[in-house]
Amino acid sequence: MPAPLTFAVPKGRILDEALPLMARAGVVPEAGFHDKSDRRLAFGCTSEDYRVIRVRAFDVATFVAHGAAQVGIVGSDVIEEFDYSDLYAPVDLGIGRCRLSVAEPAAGAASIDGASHVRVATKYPGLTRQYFEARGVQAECVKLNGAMEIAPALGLAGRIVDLVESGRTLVENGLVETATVMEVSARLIANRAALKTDPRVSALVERFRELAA
Ligand SMILES: Nc1ncnc2c1ncn2[C@@H]1O[C@H](COP(=O)(O)OP(=O)(O)OP(=O)(O)O)[C@@H](O)[C@H]1O
Ligand SMILES: O=P(O)(O)OC[C@H]1O[C@H](OP(=O)(O)OP(=O)(O)O)[C@H](O)[C@@H]1O
Repeated sequence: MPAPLTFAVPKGRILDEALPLMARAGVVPEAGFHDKSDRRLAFGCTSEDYRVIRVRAFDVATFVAHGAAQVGIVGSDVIEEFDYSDLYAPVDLGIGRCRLSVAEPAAGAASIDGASHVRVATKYPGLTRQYFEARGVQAECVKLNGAMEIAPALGLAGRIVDLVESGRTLVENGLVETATVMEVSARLIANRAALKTDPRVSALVERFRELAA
């Protein structure tokens, strides 16, 4: 019996939408997975072919890119930010839909921004620099891991690049969306080497492809 395939999922909001899809593909974590008091990070599945690990969204991509997990589910924002060559993202699952946007204070951008230079608070420095560079603007990024929306009011940065779904978080923090960097949805990802060598990985990719069609 080969070792189980390791399937990495983010621990937050994508999970609720991902679990029914995973179940239809035959990946069903054991009961303890749903128990918030259970401190384990790896869980067996009803099929011995799989085990599921629950990690931070950015770490899902890292585990799969390095082959420590063979398969995973993660937002296209994370995939694009890392741009790992060993990561294959063949299936758009149509869940976790939102957009990555530039936003600034409704009252006008802070004076720390110049004509060809902006200071941006973001969890996505790679995508942010790329976006502004393509428009001839140099972006100095201040890396934050959450709550970006508070940064302009406190003078940390003139604008932010963050995820927007309903737009409520922006409005409630006095910000307006000024541009879309990319549309985002969750993808099934696989490690390229594992896809070539383990038929269970390609079979799983095909199953998800059929489910998403
Ligand atoms: N408001 C939103 N609406 C829809 N999808 C979102 C929203 N915010 C984030 N996402 C998607 O969900 C992903 C984050 O997934 P999730 O919240 O499950 O992970 P997490 O591990 O809890 O994240 P973190 O590491 O930020 O705590 C983002 O990368 C993005 O693709
Ligand atoms: O447009 P909205 O519908 O208001 O959604 C956008 C918010 O959702 C995400 O945060 P999340 O709730 O995941 O918390 P986080 O700051 O911990 O990432 C994102 O970072 C925004 O803050």
